[in-house]
Amino acid sequence: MAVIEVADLSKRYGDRTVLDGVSFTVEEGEIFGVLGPNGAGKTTTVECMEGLRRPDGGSIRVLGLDPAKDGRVLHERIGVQLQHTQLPENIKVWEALDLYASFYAAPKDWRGLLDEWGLADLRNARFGKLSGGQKQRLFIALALVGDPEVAFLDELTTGLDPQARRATWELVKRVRASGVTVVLVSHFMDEVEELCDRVAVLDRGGVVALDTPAGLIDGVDAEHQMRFTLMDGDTRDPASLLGGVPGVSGVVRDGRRVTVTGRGDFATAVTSALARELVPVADLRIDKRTLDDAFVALTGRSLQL
Ligand SMILES: Nc1ncnc2c1ncn2[C@@H]1O[C@H](COP(=O)(O)OP(=O)(O)OP(=O)(O)O)[C@@H](O)[C@H]1O
Repeated sequence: MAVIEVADLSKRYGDRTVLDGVSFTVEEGEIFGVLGPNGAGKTTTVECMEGLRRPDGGSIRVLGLDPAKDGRVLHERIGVQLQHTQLPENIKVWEALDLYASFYAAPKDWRGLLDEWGLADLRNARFGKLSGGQKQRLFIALALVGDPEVAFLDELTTGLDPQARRATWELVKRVRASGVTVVLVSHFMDEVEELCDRVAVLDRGGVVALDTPAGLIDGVDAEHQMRFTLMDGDTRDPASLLGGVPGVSGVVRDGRRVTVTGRGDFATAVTSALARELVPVADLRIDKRTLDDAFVALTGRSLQL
C-alpha cells in the first residue's frame, strides 16, 4: 500500500524552477531513498511532503492527506528530522525530548525512547556536549517521539565519522523494524545502497531513475573489470583465448596478472571460457559495479564529492 504519492510536483523559487514533474510513491514499511547531488531539489521535495513548503504544481498525498491543507492532522502522524535541526546548546537531552513530546497530542513516553536509543545515561547531558553520533541518536528519538507512521530523515550522517555513520545506519534499520516507513534523504551512495529498499534519483529537479539499488546498478551497462593470475609457467596468450568472448572489450596481461574489461555478464562467459580451455587461474576478482556507476550512467556526472 502506498503511504506517500507524489505526482507531477513542481516548485519554483522566484523565477527559478527547482522541481519539475517529480513523481513517485512510497510503500508502507519501506526505507525509501531520495538521492541526488547538492541542489538537486531533495530537501525541497521532502519539505513539500512534510507540509513545510508549498508546491506550485502537482499533487502530494501523505497517509491520504494533503500536506498543504491538512498539515495539522498530518503533523500528528509523521516524524521529521530536518537537515539543519539545531537545539540550544544548554538544553538537556531529557528536556529536548519532553519539549518535542509537548508538540503532539498523543506522544510516546520519552523515557522509553531514552532507553530504546541508548540515551539513558545521557539524559542530563547538555546538547552542546554531545558527540555527532549522540546528537543524531537524539534527533532520531525526537523524530519518533510523536509515535509517527512515517519518519523523514534528511542528511542524517553528514559530518559523522565512519564508525558513527555505521552506527546511525543500524538505528535507521531499527526505525523501520519498528514498523515506521522511512523517507531518507542522502547524497551518499553507500548509505543508500546499504539502507534503501527503493531509491528515487533526483537530478536538476527531476526524477531520473526510480528502482531498487540493485536494480539501478544492474540497469547500468557500464564497463567493469575482472582480474586473475595465471599459473607460473603458463605461456598461453589470454588475449587470443578471451578476446572473442561475448561482452569482452579488452584483455591486458602484465606478467602473470591479467585484467579483462567488459560489459554485462561478461565475467561468467570469461570464467566458462577459462574452464573450457583448461586454464587454471588464481586470485579471481570481479570489480563490483556501484550505485555511483549507475549515477554516472544516468546523469553523466559522479555523485562522489
Ligand atoms: N528558500 C529558497 N529560496 C530560494 N532558493 C532556494 C530555497 N531553498 C532552496 N533553494 C534552491 O533550490 C535548489 C534546490 O535546493 P534543495 O535544498 O531542495 O536541494 P538539495 O538537493 O536538498 O540540496 P542539498 O543536498 O545541498 O541540501 C538549490 O539550488 C537551492 O539553492
